[in-house]
Amino acid sequence: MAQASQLIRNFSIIAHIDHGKSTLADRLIEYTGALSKREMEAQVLDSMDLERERGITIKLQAVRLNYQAHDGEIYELNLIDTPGHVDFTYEVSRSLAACEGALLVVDAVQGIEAQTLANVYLALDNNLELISVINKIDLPSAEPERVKQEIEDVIGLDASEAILASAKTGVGIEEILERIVAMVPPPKGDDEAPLKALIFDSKFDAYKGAISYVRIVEGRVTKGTTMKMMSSGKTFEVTEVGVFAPSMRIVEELRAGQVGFICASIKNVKDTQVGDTITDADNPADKALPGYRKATPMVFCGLYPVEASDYNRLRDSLEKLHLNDASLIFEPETSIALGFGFRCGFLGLLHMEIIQERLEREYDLNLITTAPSVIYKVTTLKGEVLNIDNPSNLPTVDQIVSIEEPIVNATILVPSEYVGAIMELNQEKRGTYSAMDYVSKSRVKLIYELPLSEIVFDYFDQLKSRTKGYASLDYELSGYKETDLVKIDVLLNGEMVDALSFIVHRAKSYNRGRKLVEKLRGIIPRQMFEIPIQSVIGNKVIARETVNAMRKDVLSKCYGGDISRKRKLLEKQKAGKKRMKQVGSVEIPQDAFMAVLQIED
Ligand SMILES: Nc1nc2c(ncn2[C@@H]2O[C@H](COP(=O)(O)OP(=O)(O)OP(=O)(O)O)[C@@H](O)[C@H]2O)c(=O)[nH]1
Repeated sequence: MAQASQLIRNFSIIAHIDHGKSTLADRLIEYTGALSKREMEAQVLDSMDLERERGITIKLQAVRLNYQAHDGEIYELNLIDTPGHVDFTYEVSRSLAACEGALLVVDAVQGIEAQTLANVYLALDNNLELISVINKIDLPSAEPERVKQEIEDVIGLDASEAILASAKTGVGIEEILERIVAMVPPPKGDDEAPLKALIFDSKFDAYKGAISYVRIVEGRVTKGTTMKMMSSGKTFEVTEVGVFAPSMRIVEELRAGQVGFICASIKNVKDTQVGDTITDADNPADKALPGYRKATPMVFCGLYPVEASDYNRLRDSLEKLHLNDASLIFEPETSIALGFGFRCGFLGLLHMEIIQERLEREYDLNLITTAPSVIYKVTTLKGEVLNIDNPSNLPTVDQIVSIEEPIVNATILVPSEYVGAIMELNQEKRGTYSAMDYVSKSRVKLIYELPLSEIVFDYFDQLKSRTKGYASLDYELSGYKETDLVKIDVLLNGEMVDALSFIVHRAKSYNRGRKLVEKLRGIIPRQMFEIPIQSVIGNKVIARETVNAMRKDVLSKCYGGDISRKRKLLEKQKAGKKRMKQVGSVEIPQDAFMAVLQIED
């Protein structure tokens, strides 16, 4: 048996958002000379513009570092980046599965957060060797001893050997590299066994097609190999294999233990799904690697062009984004109020915001977005089970036997003085208490079951504002549960606006219906006539408000007839109107479609 090289180490970095993962990765790249300082663009691993701007990692990537250790050997260290957000937990689990070890990076001021904890569990599930790194020790408020204690108490890792580092000043970088070489086990796979390559990411390239980012677990792959996707059975001929050094470099062969990429003129990233196993069609492995599942969107919303003539452009843009992101799904949808658009499915709220922003920014589209919804499972009198991702498609009450909603298992980490506030919030959000643990003297871990729809609603904002930003949250889908839900519709000037309909628990329906019309009254601009706003359940009106008639005369501010000023004001008014949609006789601004998210219980 030809063992994978003893000089390879595959590792990843686990860290909460802002604890310094990208900065640390930069330092490691710089230290090992994979890039000279001059070549190095700030934060190589976060390559997308939007990522850099938001300061978060969305798409994972990999980089190979060559490091000459103190023992004199030159090691091949493959750093596999992971996205740092709860929406992408499955992707994180697959990139961790491609490694033998991980750096657990914890901010010396902030301590452990919920997301870190969730990813540590994923790493432990994958039997990874964990190396604790306490980062930002250069900060005057750093408390490394407290954080060490937290690592021991919360995670149960021996933190006495934790490396004290500063990704900013470079302290501890060499120690980290040495520790990786010493502690992370070399890969185990057999070079001569049938090929098994784990896809941990994929990317679309206009020239090369869909590129699979892989960890070779067993066997070898070269140009000319007929590769087979084990989930679908589809085969492709390999045109190139290579490594990330950190830019893509073609090599002869990738073999067991290595990390790199495979190109095979694949037209669609759908055929290179994260978690799938690539094998050799001529000498196939008998079993795929464990853990594959299809990415399932959890949050849906409608996207409509403000100008109907932009419809085709919106479709083309969604198709382009989909090329690189198989987890974004969309299908045409019509709304009586908004016309032709698309129902889009996302992994979570952040994923949704990113796509919206890219459509508007990179594709220059002006969009109306409807409030996000989850998927409800509705059993009808006819015995059908419908998956409803758009509230306006909910059958009428007399057709419904039951409605089930998605439930998540949520972990919240918070300083102990906020426990009361969190319990109160979770109560309001229909949460069911499961467990509570002290993770250190002053911090508590709470576990709750919560309806996903409540999280989509305004949970994050509430959590942050009620704990002054100190709480962190992680959740995963745990199942579906039958609930007493109703649909609220909104009538404007007597006409139903389907895009404003939403589904809510019956006990909250009156309150939310009333608050929504109050909110809409403030958002819908006054017009020449009076506009009644009503919220209804079935035929029953539960609340009503009126937008009084009045024409807002913007020119009244123009004293003295200064024409340039007048033009400016008119232009300003025109620009302000852009994000409005004429629905029947009423103009509705974008804000109105999100108003339901802004009401408090
Ligand atoms: N003082 C100090 N600041 C640091 C250190 N490491 C990172 N930072 C700063 O902390 C902030 C967050 O660092 P990032 O590296 O972007 O954090 P990240 O964990 O990669 O964040 P995501 O990409 O969202 O996962 C940046 O402003 C860094 O400059 C450190 O050792 N000391």
